Amino acid sequence: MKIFTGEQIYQADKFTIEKQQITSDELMERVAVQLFNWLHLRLQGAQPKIHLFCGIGNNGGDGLAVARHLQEHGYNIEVYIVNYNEKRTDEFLTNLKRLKDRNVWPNFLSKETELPTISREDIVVDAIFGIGLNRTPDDWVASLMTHINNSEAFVLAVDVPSGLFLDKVVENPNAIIHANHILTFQSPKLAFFLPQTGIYCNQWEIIDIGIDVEFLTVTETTYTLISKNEVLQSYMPREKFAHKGTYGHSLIIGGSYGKIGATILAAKGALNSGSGLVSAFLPQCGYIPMQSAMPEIMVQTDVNENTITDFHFNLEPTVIGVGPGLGKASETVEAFTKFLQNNKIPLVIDADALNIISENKDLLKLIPEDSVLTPHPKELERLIGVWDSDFDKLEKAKLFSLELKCVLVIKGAHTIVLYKGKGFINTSGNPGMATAGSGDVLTGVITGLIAQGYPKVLAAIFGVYLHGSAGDLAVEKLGYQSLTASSIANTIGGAFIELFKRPEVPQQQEQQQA
Ligand SMILES: NC(=O)C1=CN([C@@H]2O[C@H](COP(=O)(O)OP(=O)(O)OC[C@H]3O[C@@H](n4cnc5c(N)ncnc54)[C@H](OP(=O)(O)O)[C@@H]3O)[C@@H](O)[C@H]2O)[C@H](O)CC1
Ligand SMILES: [K+]
Repeated sequence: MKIFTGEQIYQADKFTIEKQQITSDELMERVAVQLFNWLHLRLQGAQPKIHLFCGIGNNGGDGLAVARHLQEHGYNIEVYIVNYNEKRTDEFLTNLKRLKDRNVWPNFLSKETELPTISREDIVVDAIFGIGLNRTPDDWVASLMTHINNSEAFVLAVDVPSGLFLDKVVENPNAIIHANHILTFQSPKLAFFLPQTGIYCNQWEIIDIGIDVEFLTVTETTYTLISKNEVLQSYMPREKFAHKGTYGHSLIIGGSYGKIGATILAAKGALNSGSGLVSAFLPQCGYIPMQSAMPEIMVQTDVNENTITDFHFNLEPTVIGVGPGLGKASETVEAFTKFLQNNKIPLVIDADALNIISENKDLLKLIPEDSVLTPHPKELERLIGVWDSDFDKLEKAKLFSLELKCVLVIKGAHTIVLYKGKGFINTSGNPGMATAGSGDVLTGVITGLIAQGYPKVLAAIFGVYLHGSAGDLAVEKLGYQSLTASSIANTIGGAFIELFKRPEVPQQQEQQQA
C-alpha cells in the first residue's frame, strides 16, 4: 500500500474533486458518513458521552460533520471549537452553520476558557488538527491535549492524532493527542511507523474516502507499506520438475568460540526459507555443534579452532550470508578484508561483518553492488553516524544505500528496507521478536531467498515479512516472553502456508454464499 506525503494528499483531493466533479464539501461529507458509520456500528445504541474537539480547518470540519450525524441519530454529544486560529476554512464554516441550524451550539475554547470535564467512560473524537499542522501548537492548546490524554477516555483520532507532523517529530511532547484508534483517510502516514512518532498512534485503520483510482495508481510514492498482498506478488512457486540444485546454494559464514549458535540459527533460516542446499563455513569449534544441530547442513571449517582466519572454502555458493557470531578478532578482520577484495558472490552482510566494516570504512567500497546489509539500530549508527530524529535517520540511511548501491534493511518494530531511494515498511512481527538471535534467523532467510533466485531487494522485503509473520505465528503458542529465535526459524514454513490462507468467513455469511 502506498504511503502518500501531505503534499500528495492535497493533490489527491484536488484531482478527485475535479475528476469526479464533486465539491470539497461533498468529499468532506463522504468522510463524515464513514466516520459516523464506524462509530455507530460499534456503539450499537450505547449512549456514552461523546466529546468532539474540532479545530478551525478541514480536520475540524470533519469533526463538525460527524457531530451532526451523531446528533441526528440521538447520540449524547458535546461539541467544542478549539479556537487556535483566526482563520476558518469554507468547509468548516459550512458545517458549523449546519450544526447551528440544528440547534447544536458548540463551546468555543480559547486561552481563557476552562478545561471541560471528561470522564474515563466518555469518548473523545479528536478533530483539532489534521495534516495541516505546520508548527507546534500554542501552550494552551497543549494543555487541552494533555487534559484529554489524562482523562483516560477512549480517543478516536480523525485522520491523524492532533499534534502529529507528517514529516518531523514533535517538539513539545505535551502538544500531541495520544490516540487509542486512528481513522486515517485513504492511506496510512509514514509517522505511524517510526518509533518516535508511532508511540502516539496505537492502532490505525484506513477509511476509504473514494480518492480517484487513477491518482492512486499513477502517483509514485517514496514509501510503501508491505503486508501479505504485496509480498504474495513476489512469491515464486516450487516447480514440479525442480531438484535441489534449482533452489541454489546458501553459504553461511560466521561463528567464533561461544557464538556458534548464531550460525546455526542463520543456517536454519536459510534452509527453512527454501534454499536447495545450505553450507556453513565456521572455525573448527563450530563443526560438531553445527553437524549435531542440523544434519541437513554441510560444514567446512577454518584452520583455526576459535575464530575464522581465512575465508577459504571449496564450493561455489549462489549467495553468502556473512557475519552472525563472527567476532572481530584481528585475524578475522584481516581475513574478511582479503575475502572482500576477491569476492564476486552476492552477499548478505550482518552483525560483526557490519561492525568490522564500520570500523574500517575503506571496506565499504569493496561491498558488491546490490548486497543486502541488515543492521540493527546500533549497527546502523556505526555505519551512517548519529541522527537527529527518525526522519533524519531515514534520509541518511537512504543516502547511504544510494551511494553504496545496496539494499539496506533497517531492523526495528517496523523494519524498513531501503533501495534506490525507495522504502518498504514491514507490517508483520511483534515485540516478542526483540530476542537474542532473531536477527541471525533473518539473515538466513534473506540469504535462502536470494539462493532461490529472488531479486535481492525482493528477497529482503519478502524475508523481513516472512520472518515477522513466523514470529506472529509462534507467539500465539509461546507468548511474548518465551518467543525464541529458534521458534521463529522453525515457524518459517508456517509463515509460507499463512500466505495462502484466506480470511475466515463468518458462519452466517458462509451459509448465504452456499
Ligand atoms: N484526502 C484527504 O485526506 C482529505 C482530508 N480532509 C481533512 O482535511 C484535513 C486537513 O485540513 P486542513 O484545513 O488543510 O488542515 P488542518 O485542519 O489540519 O489545520 C488547519 C489550519 O491550522 C493552521 N495551523 C497549522 N498549525 C497550527 C498551529 N500550530 N497553531 C495554529 N494554527 C495552525 C494551518 O493554517 P495556517 O495558514 O495558519 O498555517 C492549517 O491550515 C485532513 O487532516 C482531513 O481531516 C478533508 O476532509 C477531505 C479530504
Ligand atoms: K485529528
